[in-house]
Amino acid sequence: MLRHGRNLLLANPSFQKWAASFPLTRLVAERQSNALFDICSGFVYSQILLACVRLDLFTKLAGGPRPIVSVAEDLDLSFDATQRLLRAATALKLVDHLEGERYGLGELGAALLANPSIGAVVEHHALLYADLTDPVALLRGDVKTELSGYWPYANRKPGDPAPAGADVDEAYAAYSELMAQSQLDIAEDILDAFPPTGHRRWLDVGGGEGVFVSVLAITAPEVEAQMLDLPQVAARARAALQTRGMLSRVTVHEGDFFSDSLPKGADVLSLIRVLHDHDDEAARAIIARAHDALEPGGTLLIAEPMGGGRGSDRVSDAYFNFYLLAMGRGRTRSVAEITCLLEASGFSDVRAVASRRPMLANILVAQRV
Ligand SMILES: C[S@@+](CC[C@H](N)C(=O)[O-])C[C@H]1O[C@@H](n2cnc3c(N)ncnc32)[C@H](O)[C@@H]1O
Repeated sequence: MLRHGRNLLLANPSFQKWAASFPLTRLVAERQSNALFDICSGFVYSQILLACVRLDLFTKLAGGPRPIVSVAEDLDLSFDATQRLLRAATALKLVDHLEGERYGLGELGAALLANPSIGAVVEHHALLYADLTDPVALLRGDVKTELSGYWPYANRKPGDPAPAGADVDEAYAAYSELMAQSQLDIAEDILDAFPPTGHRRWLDVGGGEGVFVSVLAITAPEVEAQMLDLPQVAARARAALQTRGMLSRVTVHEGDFFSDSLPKGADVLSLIRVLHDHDDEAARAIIARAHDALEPGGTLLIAEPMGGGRGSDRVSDAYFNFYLLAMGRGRTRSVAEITCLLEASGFSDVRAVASRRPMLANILVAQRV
């Protein structure tokens, strides 16, 4: 109530004018203006980053600081355009401006160079931003989005036949590669937070190209590592596991968690970045399959970005929620919402496990009753 009253006052233009001139409130008014400016300029910042990635600027600065002329020649841009880009990138800590008008890698540019998966995500965002051009039309469901084509399973209802064809195979390949690039960090975070030792068999459902099961098999060779995904993705997982020399150490099942039962016998079953792709009815169906597959006392582990409740988490409630809106299905849920879904489906003792990078994934575990 107090908060509501404060916000009404803040929305009043005469109050804003007074607050901006009164020394004690000026600082608060400035902080709010800066925060609002930051939100509205976010798109520009991300496009500057996209330009850097497309021009491969960070690789070009990796050998050491360079003068503008030399960078301009390499980027095939005019001197003025290069200077503009370098100054913008400096402001965003992507690049460092050094003495003698030379530019080198900034701390964020260096971090991006060390994590090529971030570059792939930056490039992928071109699709998302095209879909967000008219956010109100998107909210009304009036837009045929690019992202819904990118995720071929996004428009399928439970029980629909799997889409097929060369272009669908290409779509499976594109998203599976993108996911695989970021799955290594998540896999390590999960296995640090929930050590697999003492378990017998772990089934990763919606396991993508098998990065998680590979890390699991290396971390805990005594645990039988299994995964399941749609046939096209399972085939890609087998090929990727073969290349990594891991195929003999994991079992890859193919299946559809809406129309097929999940393999039984695992005492841990994980859903990593799977549930948020689905609306509540479908999420309940997936959890019910997990329940059928696990023995009483078995563990279900869910890892994905989760909201803080009451729309309070930037990454989950703002970013991922609009990403999923553009994808055409699913939503992020708070820990409390997922807990409700789990308890209603025969799981108990739901508890959060601290994750190193909750921005990538929060972790919940529950016991099958
Ligand atoms: C967002 S990706 C996450 C992949 C992986 N767990 C990760 O974190 O990188 C969702 C995964 O669920 C799989 N999937 C979607 N619908 C499925 C279905 N009906 N049956 C089985 N797997 C499905 C997708 O193919 C994809 O690999």
